Amino acid sequence: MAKESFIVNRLKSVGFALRGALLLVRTEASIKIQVFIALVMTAVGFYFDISNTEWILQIFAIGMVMGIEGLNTAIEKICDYVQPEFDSKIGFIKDVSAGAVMLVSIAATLIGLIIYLPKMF
Ligand SMILES: Nc1ncnc2c1ncn2[C@@H]1O[C@H](COP(=O)(O)OP(=O)(O)OP(=O)(O)O)[C@@H](O)[C@H]1O
Repeated sequence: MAKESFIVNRLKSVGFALRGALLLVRTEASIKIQVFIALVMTAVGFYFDISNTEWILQIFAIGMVMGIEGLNTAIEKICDYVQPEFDSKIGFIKDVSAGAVMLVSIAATLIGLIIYLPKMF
């Protein structure tokens, strides 16, 4: 069988990744909340007419939180697949993974405060 071209393979990978992102948004409550916050913060960004640099920081913060949340979800699914029973090692892995989401969420919140607090007061 002829090998598919590099371009066709890359396009397929983009399709799989898009399907994964859609699955994430459709099935995970935490990502739904993050999408909602991202939309609100985008509206707030337009309202305060933030600078290009502030947009870059805001988009990066939103992307980091949602990206790490996606990885956290994937790790949780692997954990549940390999060990559906209670297991302290699985608990540790899930806690660390959730901790990673919390760390980027704190950073994103601080970025938001640094951008918007001076504009509000
Ligand atoms: N199999 C398990 N063994 C031990 N502890 C677990 C196990 N499953 C979950 N836990 C504990 O429960 C916590 C929550 O796990 P869970 O998989 O419900 O994640 P979650 O953050 O509530 O995700 P979601 O809301 O997306 O389902 C984990 O961080 C861990 O401390």
